[in-house]
Amino acid sequence: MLTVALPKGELLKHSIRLLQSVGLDFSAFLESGNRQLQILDASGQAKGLLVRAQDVPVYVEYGQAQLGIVGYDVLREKRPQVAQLVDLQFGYCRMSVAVKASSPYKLPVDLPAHGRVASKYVNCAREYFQGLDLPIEIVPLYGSVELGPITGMSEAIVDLVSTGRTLKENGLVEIATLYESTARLIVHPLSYRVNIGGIHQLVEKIRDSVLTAV
Ligand SMILES: Nc1ncnc2c1ncn2[C@@H]1O[C@H](COP(=O)(O)OP(=O)(O)OP(=O)(O)O)[C@@H](O)[C@H]1O
Ligand SMILES: O=P(O)(O)OC[C@H]1O[C@H](OP(=O)(O)OP(=O)(O)O)[C@H](O)[C@@H]1O
Repeated sequence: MLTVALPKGELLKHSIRLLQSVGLDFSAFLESGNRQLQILDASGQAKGLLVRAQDVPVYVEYGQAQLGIVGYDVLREKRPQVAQLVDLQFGYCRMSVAVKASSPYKLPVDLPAHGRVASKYVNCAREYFQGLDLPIEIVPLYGSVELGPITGMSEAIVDLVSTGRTLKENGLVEIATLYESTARLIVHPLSYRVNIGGIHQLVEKIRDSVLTAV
């Protein structure tokens, strides 16, 4: 039986809708009051694991799930040993550098050498500033990173922007985009190579469903 790792949070509803379109029903994960982290799909064909978005590639890399749905941002940050097979076209956001609207920094290269940048995405941030040859201290945070510049702890942040509302409501502006992100279908490479549990057919169904939805 195939196991699918599903991300809690922002991508969950859309992921469940996509899997429903190919005959796998994990909608029980959306029922309020349901605390189960592992369920069988309604037809008994597959198992679903409900995990934190950043942990989806871990389950797939270790082969406990043969398939997973995760943001491209997480794949860029963690660089797991998984195969990225389909761009699912939902969960659009971009990884951006942002500063206080009132700050003098109009571009990342304007930031002071040895200045600080707060981020949940420390590897993406480090790689980006190294590429600019700018010695920046990355301050790792787990959330609400917008508070970095607001409190004066950092000059800038590297974070996801979707609608831009969070930045606006906190007096911040984007000054650069590192990359754009959407949800991706990832698979455990060995399981895919040996077509375990008919994984090829399921991936093709998902690919078709995405193409039809666009
Ligand atoms: N505001 C957003 N709009 C659209 N997609 C987003 C947004 N924020 C994040 N995403 C996408 O959804 C994924 C999961 O984000 P979510 O906010 O649910 O979890 P998280 O904050 O990264 O994880 P956790 O809550 O476990 O710390 C992200 O990796 C990204 O691909
Ligand atoms: O551009 P917007 O549509 O406003 O979305 C962007 C916000 O969404 C994410 O936060 P999340 O909700 O994951 O909370 P977090 O602070 O815990 O990361 C991201 O970190 C931004 O704060």
